[in-house]
Amino acid sequence: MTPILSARNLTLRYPGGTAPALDAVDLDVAPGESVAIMGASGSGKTTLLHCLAGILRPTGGSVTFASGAGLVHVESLDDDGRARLRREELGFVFQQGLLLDELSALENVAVARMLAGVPRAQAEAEAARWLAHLGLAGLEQRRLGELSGGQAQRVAIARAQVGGARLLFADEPTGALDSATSAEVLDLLLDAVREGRTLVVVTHDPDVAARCARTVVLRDGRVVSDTAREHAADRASVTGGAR
Ligand SMILES: Nc1ncnc2c1ncn2[C@@H]1O[C@H](COP(=O)(O)OP(=O)(O)OP(=O)(O)O)[C@@H](O)[C@H]1O
Repeated sequence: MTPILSARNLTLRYPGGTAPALDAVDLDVAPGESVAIMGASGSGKTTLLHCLAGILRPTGGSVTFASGAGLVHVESLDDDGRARLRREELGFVFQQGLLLDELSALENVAVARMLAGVPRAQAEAEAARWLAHLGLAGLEQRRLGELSGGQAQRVAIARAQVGGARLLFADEPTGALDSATSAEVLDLLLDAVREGRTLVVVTHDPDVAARCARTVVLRDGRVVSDTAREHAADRASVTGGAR
């Protein structure tokens, strides 16, 4: 099957850095896969995610994304092209940074559609549907700062999917949550995979990685292991329905 995402010889050297943060990484991600990226602090996990998602431009190598409209060579896009790709084709769930505390849950999700040119009324209707799908019906008008950490991550997951992104990137999505809430948030991300999306998740949490179909481990910017798990779908349902 054609990978949805393919990195070849991916290298990133930060200005002034002595060693490369990413060193000749090769990685293929199949459509519908859930891939956990693990490794010690400083091993290059976030740098890899940012290069795969077009947030950072690598200093060497290539990243190819199979969009609905054909193959996109992410590393050769300029800043505007990568911003458009992120806005229109990719979904992001980060621990913090993408959501605005002073906006309501509904506005935080709807704004992602409005940035893509969708009129406000339609954007809000789509946002409300996603918030309800993620168990937040009745909380649409709450400001983000008035939601719990787990509820805020549900808003982030709604925002990541509202535009129809087929590929989701998450960076420590459960890092600030207790273990029960982490399991619920992971359930929702794995629901997205069951619904046909692809997930690449950076995590320190072995429980998160254990429920993904595959774990890639980095050390000093290199892939040192890449392990597929059998029966990942069964594992995904272990705490399924806990929300
Ligand atoms: N903006 C930057 N400028 C210079 N060096 C950086 C920058 N960001 C990260 N690095 C360095 O690149 C290497 C990889 O960092 P990265 O954040 O990708 O690691 P990580 O595995 O995600 O770490 P953590 O688990 O602590 O978040 C580290 O040595 C880090 O110090």
